[in-house]
Amino acid sequence: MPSPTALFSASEIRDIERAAQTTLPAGTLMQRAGEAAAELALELIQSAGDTANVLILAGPGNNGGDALEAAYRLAQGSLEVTIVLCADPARQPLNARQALLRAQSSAACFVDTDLRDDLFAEKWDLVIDGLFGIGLTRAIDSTVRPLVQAVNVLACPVLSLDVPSGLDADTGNIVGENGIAIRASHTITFIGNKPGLHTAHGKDYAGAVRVASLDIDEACFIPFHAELNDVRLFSSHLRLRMHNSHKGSYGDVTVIGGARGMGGAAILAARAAAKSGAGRVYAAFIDDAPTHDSLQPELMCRNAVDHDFASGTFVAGPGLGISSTARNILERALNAQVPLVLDADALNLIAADTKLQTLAARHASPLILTPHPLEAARLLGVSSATIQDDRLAAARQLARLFNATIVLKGSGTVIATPGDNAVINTTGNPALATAGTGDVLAGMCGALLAQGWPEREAAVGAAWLHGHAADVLVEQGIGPTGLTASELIPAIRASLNQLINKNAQHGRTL
Ligand SMILES: NC(=O)C1=CN([C@@H]2O[C@H](COP(=O)(O)OP(=O)(O)OC[C@H]3O[C@@H](n4cnc5c(N)ncnc54)[C@H](O)[C@@H]3O)[C@@H](O)[C@H]2O)[C@@H](O)CC1
Ligand SMILES: Nc1ncnc2c1ncn2[C@@H]1O[C@H](COP(=O)(O)OP(=O)(O)O)[C@@H](O)[C@H]1O
Ligand SMILES: [K+]
Repeated sequence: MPSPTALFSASEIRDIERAAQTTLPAGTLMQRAGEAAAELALELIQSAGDTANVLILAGPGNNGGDALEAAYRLAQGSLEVTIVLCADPARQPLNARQALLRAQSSAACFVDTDLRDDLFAEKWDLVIDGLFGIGLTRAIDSTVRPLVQAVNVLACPVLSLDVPSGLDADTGNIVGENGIAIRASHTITFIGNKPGLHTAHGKDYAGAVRVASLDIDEACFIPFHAELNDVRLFSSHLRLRMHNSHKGSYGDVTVIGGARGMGGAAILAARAAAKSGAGRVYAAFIDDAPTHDSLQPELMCRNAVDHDFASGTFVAGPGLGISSTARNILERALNAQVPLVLDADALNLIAADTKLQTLAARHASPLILTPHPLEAARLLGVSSATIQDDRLAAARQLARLFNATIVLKGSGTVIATPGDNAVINTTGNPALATAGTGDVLAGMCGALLAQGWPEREAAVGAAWLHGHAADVLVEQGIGPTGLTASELIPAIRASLNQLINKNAQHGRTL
């Protein structure tokens, strides 16, 4: 069993499968997949009682085989199991054909796909989606499309096998132009977890994901190149403060931004840095600096041109604007060999200026870039749709290009560092889809760097805490609608302290 947070591409899953199959009787993995799926199905229909009505959709390939194996098992008891077979048995892969024979020998009832209207007039307690798995190569076509559309408006739970049919397991996008996919409430994914279930459209289509490793021998698992975010990835930096410490022990953060009309962005980033534990925080404004922040008077507000760039950690970009003053200040920050977080307009300025690109790529101190998809698109000279087509690939490409840690934001934020596994964040929700939350994230990255966290851990830890704080607030009814970036900041502080305390060993820092 690999790490529970490991993510595998479809081609890696096929390699593992091939290795496992050499030592197992034919059909074993499919039977195990069917068994695991049936087990979860029974959990999902528990409240419906022994006579629940289960509709099972089985496609033409091995995913359909998994569904037929699950059907065979579920039909052993008193459940009403109905199967829609969207396959020509003569063309099924051998194991799936065997599974079909078993399902045909059971009490399950097969219905014709043409009976669609009658079919969906019934009250189902659960739909199992075994139409397509990782073998889908083109958009779901017109024969199966109406079935998918009908399932997507049902109120009952929908359990997808391996991946929601129509979703790309690698990228979390819908397969093919004008494609369609099943919107599952639950997905049981086989052998290993898959990136596409957790980023782009993944979370909306896969629902709650469970991994069934099918008891595959550990030796068959190849090293993984991507993983889900987890506190373990940064827990060694969640340290209690030494009693004998002072503000200088926790670093200085300077936020560079806040051009006229966008002062709030710099303030949000600076407040987030202060509440994420930075010892001292400066807000360096491109245009006129306010004398102070009356809600957070401990921030030191000043004009960026007067600031000393020689030491400390810098967060450049929130509300920076793209004026020539902004550009020149950014160049100073890039030239200073200081830990640096680049966000928002700092990224836009760099995208438009080859000299700044070279400086960023040569920056010898820790460097974190926090683009949203459009900023990432500008940096790579492509469209934001191209970035979203493969978020992992885009983040990795940027990491290589800038030799930096990239935080590609959005649903399932991707963090990529050169030479290390890409990480997909697991926390957060659409409450964060509101102005200013990105400024908060940039400020947090700066604060963690200033406290000595390495760049990858700072990025991964900031993304996790940022999302977790939003999850806690939504649980309390503060969002998702109407959560503001300002409200996120104290919740981040609470999450950080909670994690540090949880991680402490008997009140000691180890
Ligand atoms: N091979 C194995 O040993 C195992 C495979 N497993 C399952 O097998 C799945 C992969 O199986 P397959 O490689 O057979 O692939 P799928 O079952 O995902 O789909 C492939 C089938 O769909 C057809 N197809 C592809 N795109 C189509 C489209 N747009 N419209 C109509 N038909 C289309 C292909 O011609 C092929 O018949 C996994 O996702 C998993 O569920 C599991 O049973 C574990 C073991
Ligand atoms: N649907 C979502 N699910 C999870 N996180 C989200 C979602 N939408 C936005 N976010 C997060 O909110 C933040 C928004 O940042 P950004 O787009 O830069 O906004 P701004 O520049 O207004 O601060 C990012 O951390 C992003 O990952
Ligand atoms: K499926």
